[in-house]
Amino acid sequence: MTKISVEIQAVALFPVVAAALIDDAGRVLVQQRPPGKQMAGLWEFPGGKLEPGETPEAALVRELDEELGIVVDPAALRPATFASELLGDRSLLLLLYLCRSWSGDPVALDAVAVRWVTLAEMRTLDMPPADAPFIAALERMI
Ligand SMILES: Nc1nc2c([nH]c(=O)n2[C@H]2C[C@H](O)[C@@H](COP(=O)(O)OP(=O)(O)OP(=O)(O)O)O2)c(=O)[nH]1
Repeated sequence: MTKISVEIQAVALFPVVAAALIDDAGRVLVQQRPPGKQMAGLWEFPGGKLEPGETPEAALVRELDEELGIVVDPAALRPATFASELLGDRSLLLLLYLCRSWSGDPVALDAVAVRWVTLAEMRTLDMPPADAPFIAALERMI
């Protein structure tokens, strides 16, 4: 009988929530990560880390307010897909939500810039590796 041994490496789970804000033309908002941060210059979906005790939806509502100055009803957040990626000794679990309604005009409060892009345009942007499968998923959902 063949014995299979599996090495289990301890990692810290690192949950992050992000939103694909979709406008009436079907474009999606992306923002550019600021200098000095990990993955500086890359385009990403707005969002961020969960704070202790927060639900994913509450964290995303807070991040969208802090980063873009918009108000989102948690009921407007639709779970879309997720990505799982090892970042050093951390296990990034990136949860993507769709959001089609909010109050206010998104502005770059934290990022270098924000842009509304078609999914074809998104394919040409430099994005974090974990985000790559999100574009195909959005093509099926938008
Ligand atoms: N917001 C967001 N983060 C992403 C995406 N793709 C991706 O790999 N990430 C990663 C980058 C970061 O490691 C993490 C998000 O954390 P964050 O933006 O709150 O944290 P940070 O380290 O940039 O900033 P800080 O809060 O420590 O100041 O998730 C994405 O599309 N949107």
